[in-house]
Parts: sequence; structure tokens; C-alpha cells
Amino acid sequence: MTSADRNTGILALNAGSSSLKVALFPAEGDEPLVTGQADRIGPEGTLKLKDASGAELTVAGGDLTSHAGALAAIIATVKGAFPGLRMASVGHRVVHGGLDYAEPVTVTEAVLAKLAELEPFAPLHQPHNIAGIRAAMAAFPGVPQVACFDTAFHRGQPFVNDTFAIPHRYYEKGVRRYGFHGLSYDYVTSELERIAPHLMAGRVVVAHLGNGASMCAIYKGRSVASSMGFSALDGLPMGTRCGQIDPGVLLYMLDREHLDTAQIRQILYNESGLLGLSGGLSNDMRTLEEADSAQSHRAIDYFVFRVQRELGAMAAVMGGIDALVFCGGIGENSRVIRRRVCERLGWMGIEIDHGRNAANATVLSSEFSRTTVMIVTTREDLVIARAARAAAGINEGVAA
Ligand SMILES: Nc1ncnc2c1ncn2[C@@H]1O[C@H](COP(=O)(O)OP(=O)(O)O)[C@@H](O)[C@H]1O
Ligand SMILES: CC(=O)OP(=O)(O)O
Ligand SMILES: [Mg+2]
Repeated sequence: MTSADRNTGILALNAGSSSLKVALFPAEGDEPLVTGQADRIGPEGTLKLKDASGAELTVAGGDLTSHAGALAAIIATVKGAFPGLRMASVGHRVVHGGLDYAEPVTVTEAVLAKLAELEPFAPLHQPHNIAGIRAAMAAFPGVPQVACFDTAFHRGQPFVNDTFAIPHRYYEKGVRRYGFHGLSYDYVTSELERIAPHLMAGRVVVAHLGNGASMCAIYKGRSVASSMGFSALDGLPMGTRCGQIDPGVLLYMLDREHLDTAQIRQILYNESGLLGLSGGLSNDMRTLEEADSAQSHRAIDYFVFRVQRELGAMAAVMGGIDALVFCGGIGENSRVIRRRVCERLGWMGIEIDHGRNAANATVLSSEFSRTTVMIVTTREDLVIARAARAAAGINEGVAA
């Protein structure tokens, strides 16, 4: 690393359906120079960026009606704050890597074509991930664009978790249980390895509870089961996604209600989960907790029930559990959900200290708990930045 690298930046982008999260990293180190996000991309789009001291940057005006417009506004703001900065590479969270990508890849047109084929399996994410890549390619011509996949962490899962019990030809075609949130699980795993290696050597369940939510059973550092499957619909109920569902329900919608695939997709991805259960009240856990009504209780009760059920199943397939780790917006912040999930789990050796839980402490388990319960603040941005640095030939940890 040379002193010229002080002017080198690595951009990490995480494009969602209506948001674009961004973190600008220096050539070395885990602390971003700028973090922020564009929200509600569309007519009411907003953009907030802050520097390393937490001070808000004055946003260069821009068109926040599209991902490309939002990225242009982000870049203009960053350039204003860091004149002379050279972008070495841009890393992107891409939700679906299919069968082909189990590692980050530098994007080419051929890669983009493959990623576009996976759009139907992750319609809330993949098109926006690709839009983010295209926007960054236009903004930084010639700069490596590195796709980092949510599915990659799970690609080595055992066959029994990778398959459905349908004719085997579908497995051969790639109809498999891919699992998602892999960048988050990757980070949590590396962080546990650092702070609690004895746990990482054992049986860990990580609950990534955010707007999208999933759980992963990690045995000796490797994913052995995940609650999400072929698409980002399976497993736990989410903000607006249904989670696990009996496929007979889809047949009912098709045969009895004569809904077409677009209508069913709309129901399963956008009108279900916490939003659907609460009768349209909200997809946002904080709002539901504050509402404290019959509708919100319905949604929260179901959410907790499914997390507990998945936890029991994952502990069973690993022959027990040494640690339960919460992450994601709900996992990191909701005392209520963590408390309720851990209730009645004494048989699993889980007992949380309510004071620690109320304080959002790193270790939540009491001194009597056989199983360690923790919060790890997940850093998908850092996993992306590390891969983008590697693609730019910047070796971490190599001093000037
Ligand atoms: N203090 C809190 N209490 C309860 N829920 C919270 C709290 N803070 C954030 N959340 C919830 O976290 C969820 C968003 O999680 P996040 O991981 O940020 O989502 P995304 O998948 O969009 O990145 C929302 O349901 C939000 O209400
Ligand atoms: C895969 C997924 O659900 O992602 P997110 O949490 O960003 O919606
Ligand atoms: Mg998320």
C-alpha cells in the first residue's frame, strides 16, 4: 500500500427495491469514510449521507426518482466531500448467484446476462441489484464492478438442505434451496471466529431478522441449513413476504380464484408477511410494536412462533446448539422480539439476562445459560468492500 492509496476509494452498494445503501471505504481499514442511503426512490425519494464523524454531508441535489439518479447524487456528494478521490473498485450486493457463482465475480456483460436470468427468482432484489451495477458502470467507466452474492455462503450445503422432494430433474435444472443473506452470515461467522472462536467451532444458529428475514444453521463455520430456499420468499415471515407456505395454497389461488402469476407474485412478495398478517397495518416491526393492537399482536405472535420453530429444527439437525446469534434491524434492536423468541427455551439451554437484553448488549445470555446468546451487528457493506478491494488488487493488512 502506498501513500497514493490515501486518495483511493472503494464503494460498496446494496441496492434494494426502493433503497440504495452506500458505504465508501478507504483503501485500508474497516471504517467507512461515508455511509448513507437513498430511501423511497421515486417521486418522494430522500438521500442522507454522513461522514466518519457522523456529520451529515450536504447532499448535491439530484434526481431521486431512479436508482441511476440516486447513484449520481451520491457520487456528486462524495466527490464534493473528497475531491481527487479515485475509485479503485465498486462492490455490489447481488442477491442471487444461482448455480454459477459461489464466490464474488468481476462483472462483465456475460455475467450480467446470467444474473438477469435469475431475476424471476428474486424479483424484489435482483433487478435493482443489476440496475445498481449498470448505474455504477456508467458512472465509473473502466473501474471493476464486483458482484458479491447472498447465495454464495450456502453453496456447500448438504444435499438434504439443497433439494426439494420433487422429481430430481428439477434439482438438475437448478431448482434448489439456495439460501440468502449470505453476506450477513459471512460477516457474522468471521466476527464470531474473531471474538468467540470456541463457539464458531461448534453449532451456531444465526437469526438475520430484518425487513427480509432468514435463519442459518452454521456447523463448524459452514452453512448446513437455511430457512430461505429457492427464492427469498421461503422460511420466516418478512415485512411483506409470506415465508414458508403450503404449495397447495398457490394451487387454490390458481384453480379457485383464477389469479395469474403476476397477481400471486404480488400477494406473496408485497402483501403478505407482517403487513398481511396485521391486516395492512404495517410491514415495519417497530410500528407494530408501538401499535400494540389485536392486528399487530397477530403479526408479532406469528413471527415469534416461526423463529422459535426454525430454531428448534436447526438445533435438532445439528445435534444441539452452542450459540444463538441475532442480527439484522429487528435482531439487533428489538428487545421485545429477542425476549419473546428466547422465552420457554430453557430446555435448549437458553436463558437471557433481561438487563443485558434491554441494553442491547453483545452477550445476552445469563451466567446460568448453557447456550450463549449474542447480538452481532452485521456488516454486509464490509464483506462487499473486502471483496471489491481484493478484485482491485488491494491486499488487506499489507502496510505501506
Ligand atoms: N428499535 C427497533 N425495534 C423494533 N424493530 C426495529 C427497531 N429498529 C429497527 N427495527 C426493524 O428492523 C426492520 C428493518 O431491518 P433492516 O435489517 O434494516 O432491513 P433491510 O432488510 O431493509 O436492510 C424493520 O422492520 C424495523 O422496524
Ligand atoms: C434476501 C433478502 O431478503 O434481502 P433483504 O433482507 O435485503 O430484503
Ligand atoms: Mg436486509
